Amino acid sequence: MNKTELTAAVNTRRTFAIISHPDAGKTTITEQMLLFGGVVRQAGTVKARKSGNFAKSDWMEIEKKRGISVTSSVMQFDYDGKRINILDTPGHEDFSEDTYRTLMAVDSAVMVIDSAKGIEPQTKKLFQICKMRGIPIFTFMNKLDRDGREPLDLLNEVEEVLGIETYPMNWPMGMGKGLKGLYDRYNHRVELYHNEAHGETFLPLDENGELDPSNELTKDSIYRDTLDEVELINEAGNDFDEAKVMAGDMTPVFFGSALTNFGVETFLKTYLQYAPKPAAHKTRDDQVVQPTDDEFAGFVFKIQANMNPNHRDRIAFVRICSGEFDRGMDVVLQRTGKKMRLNNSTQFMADTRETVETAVAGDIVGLYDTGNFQIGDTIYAGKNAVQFEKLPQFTPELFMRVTAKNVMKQKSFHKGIEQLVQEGAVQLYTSYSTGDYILGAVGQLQFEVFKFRMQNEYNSEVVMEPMGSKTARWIDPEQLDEKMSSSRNLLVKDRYGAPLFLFENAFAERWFADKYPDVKLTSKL
Ligand SMILES: Nc1nc2c(ncn2[C@@H]2O[C@H](COP(=O)(O)OP(=O)(O)OP(=O)(O)O)[C@@H](O)[C@H]2O)c(=O)[nH]1
Repeated sequence: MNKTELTAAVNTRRTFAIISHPDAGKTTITEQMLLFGGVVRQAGTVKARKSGNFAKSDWMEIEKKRGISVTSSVMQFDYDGKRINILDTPGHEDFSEDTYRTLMAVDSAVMVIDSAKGIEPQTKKLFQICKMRGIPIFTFMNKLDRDGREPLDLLNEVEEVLGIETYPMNWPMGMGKGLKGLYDRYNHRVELYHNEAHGETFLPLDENGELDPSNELTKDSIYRDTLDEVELINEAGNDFDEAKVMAGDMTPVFFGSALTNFGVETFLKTYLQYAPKPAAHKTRDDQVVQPTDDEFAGFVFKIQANMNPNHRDRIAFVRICSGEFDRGMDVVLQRTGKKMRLNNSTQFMADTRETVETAVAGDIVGLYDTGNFQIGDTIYAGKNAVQFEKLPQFTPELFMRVTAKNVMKQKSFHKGIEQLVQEGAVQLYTSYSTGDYILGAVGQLQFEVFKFRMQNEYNSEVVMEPMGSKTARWIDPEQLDEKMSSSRNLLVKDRYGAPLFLFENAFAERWFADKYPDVKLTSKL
């Protein structure tokens, strides 16, 4: 590819994640998008692979599930002249640091909310990571075909709980059984709801924002109510501010129903008009790598181990940040300075893994890995060394004390822990007073994967003792006095040696703050 071709290719890329609390409809909406892209032909394809109740403790079953969710963890398709990469952020027991790190590899996010439930805990957690990155966040208020909460109430909740301004792009005309359509402020039309046909009809609005008076709908009280509400939001609501949207300070909100495919295509089309192209990435020495720079560079944001139980393979997921990726190319792994040839690469499609030949900034490639990569690694081609900024560490919420079952096997136990921690599978803390190892994670699955891999890859059986959820707070070493530690605020150090307390609950935290008013504690996030 020459520069012009590279630029043209990069400009078509749109890479985003869909975030939501489980059951809000993420899979359903993703599937609709894949249908528009012609990647799947039938609704239910993605869902069918996801369904099935796997026993949480049974590794083989998790394995199967992971294998499945991985093939759908990056989905690429073409739509409206754009090449779209959707990155899955798993919910439920799959929730882990991987989920957060996936958000490091996207340029924008779609937040799906169940309009009957509003903001739920997982939406909030994922939103906060997007907010931290300052990426644009678009909102889809789903399940309009059911009776949900008042639209204004939902917008207020988004503003208050998440601290982001909202701009409704459309407004529901009724909901549940009374759903008539969407008043589309942005496209200046009404989108009629046809439940049975799963389709949509568009009616234009006149310059006063009204339908042709001959239309039956104008006689419906729902129509009049909608006009009143739209007038209210026109006058009292926020003005659309593209700069704020791009900075992640305002979220455009769309209403719709993923299940009946209502409002989804309008959403996708409009979203794609604003969704940003692949962004530039900063390096640790404050250089900026542009997506259209000639030399290839990318970073590893996720490592998926044991995808195939028959052979121990791992896949390193790489977000391409610049240049062109070609199968078989030589790159340098920045951390070790080692040269490697990228023969075994894979690109992710909706239902199959295909060997990738070329890819550009914004695309995600999977590299078969025999233990070379760590999360956060940079790979690059060309003469100039590149090292992208460090990926943030996420504050864990769940903790386990871990020991080797067989005291004679300390060596493999330590080796396994060291490597898995480096890889980013879990976080490790050491108790000040006893030297005990404590593992930290954001999701339960991380512990299960850890346990299995210790046994399987390092032949080390571990005993894990749950400590429940705790709040991790770091303390300035200068202010530290080991006497501050108690059973309710256990003093530990992280893998870099920095001291922190694990607080049992909010009460313990307040108690500490009262007792040591001059001590400043910080959460890493
Ligand atoms: N009534 C109604 N149901 C919906 C709609 N969208 C999704 N659902 C249903 O809500 C349930 C959850 O939808 P999913 O798409 O699986 O939700 P998800 O967020 O992917 O959930 P996880 O896969 O569990 O993370 C399913 O039973 C869907 O059929 C909608 O617009 N209206």
